[in-house]
Amino acid sequence: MTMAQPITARVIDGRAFAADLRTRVRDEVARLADSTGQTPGLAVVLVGEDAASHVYVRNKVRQTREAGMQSHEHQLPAETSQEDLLALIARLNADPSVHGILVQLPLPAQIDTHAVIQAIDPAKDVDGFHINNVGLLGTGQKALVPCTPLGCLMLLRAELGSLEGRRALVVGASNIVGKPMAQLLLAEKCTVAIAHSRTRDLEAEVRQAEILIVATGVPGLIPGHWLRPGAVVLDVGINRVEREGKEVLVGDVDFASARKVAGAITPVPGGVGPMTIACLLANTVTAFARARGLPEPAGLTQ
Ligand SMILES: NC(=O)C1=CN([C@@H]2O[C@H](COP(=O)(O)OP(=O)(O)OC[C@H]3O[C@@H](n4cnc5c(N)ncnc54)[C@H](OP(=O)(O)O)[C@@H]3O)[C@@H](O)[C@H]2O)C=CC1
Ligand SMILES: Nc1nc(=O)c2c([nH]1)NC[C@@H]1CN(c3ccc(C(=O)N[C@@H](CCC(=O)O)C(=O)O)cc3)C=[N+]21
Ligand SMILES: [Mg+2]
Repeated sequence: MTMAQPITARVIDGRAFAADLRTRVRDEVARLADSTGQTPGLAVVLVGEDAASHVYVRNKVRQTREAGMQSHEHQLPAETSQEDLLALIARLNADPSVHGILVQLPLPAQIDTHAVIQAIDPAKDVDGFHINNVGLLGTGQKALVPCTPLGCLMLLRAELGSLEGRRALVVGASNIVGKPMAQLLLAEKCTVAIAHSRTRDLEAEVRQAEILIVATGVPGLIPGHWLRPGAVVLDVGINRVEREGKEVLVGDVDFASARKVAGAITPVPGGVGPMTIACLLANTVTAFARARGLPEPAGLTQ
């Protein structure tokens, strides 16, 4: 008797990829320190008490130091005024030992997020959120590229080689993940669609995708039976949910069912998340090299 064998997806090891990228960043930092006598510096600004943000920021600080770079940490109280935050950004913009600035989002309600992002020197905008960088990416010019989409692109290239001509679907249209992800895939010559909360038939869109990137914040939104068999699935979602009385982290894709249909898939945790932080370090090195007019370190950006 013959039975249809379910495909079992390759599980993409984002932690291992990120560790490899951080090694290349560390080597680059050492080389730059030899040639310039200076090391890249990253300033991370955190406003308020959000517990998850504190965890990410701690990880960023530790990994920045492990890569041989300077970490400048600024923790401000939740009631910080916009004026005070803008004054700090002005100081960081003017500080020659700071090459990258990250303001952790979301910001408290009294602060105008767009105004804060636009106040960052675009050359130090290692998140790639400033409209100058958004515009450069959208017009095919050299930009600082948002870390999560950049990490996803690196994983896709490692998995697939050329992305040319492939049908890609990005689920989620945020400024920090979905939209820049779609721009990067377009630049790779994918055929790109973007789905969002008003997409009429998400299942039908998902079924077409050879490359599927999901960033919605809706736990388990995509079940395995929606997928095109063999698809490469990158799950950006980070959701804290309760399972059997314990708090666990899950993605936006139902991993257990999806791994039986996909060709390759990232887990949560251990998939896209670690690549985001590694790409932040890579962007800081890129910003440092550009600020000094040095040749671009290879393999650290788009
Ligand atoms: N791994 C990592 O490194 C990172 C992970 N994240 C995680 O990724 C997720 C998304 O983050 P972010 O992009 O900031 O989220 P946002 O909340 O800014 O955007 C969510 C997007 O998903 C869409 N969406 C919401 N519900 C649905 C639905 N039912 N069907 C289809 N689309 C839907 C929204 O549509 P609409 O536009 O219509 O509102 C919106 O475009 C979160 O879980 C976040 O924690 C974020 C950054 C980095
Ligand atoms: N200005 C700004 N830039 C950001 O890039 C930014 C931000 N604000 N605000 C919040 C989101 C979210 N984000 C994550 C980064 C790493 C992990 C990560 O490393 N996750 C681990 C798990 C971590 C855990 O256990 O909580 C993993 O997926 O394996 C997750 C999420 C960056 N963001
Ligand atoms: Mg980012």
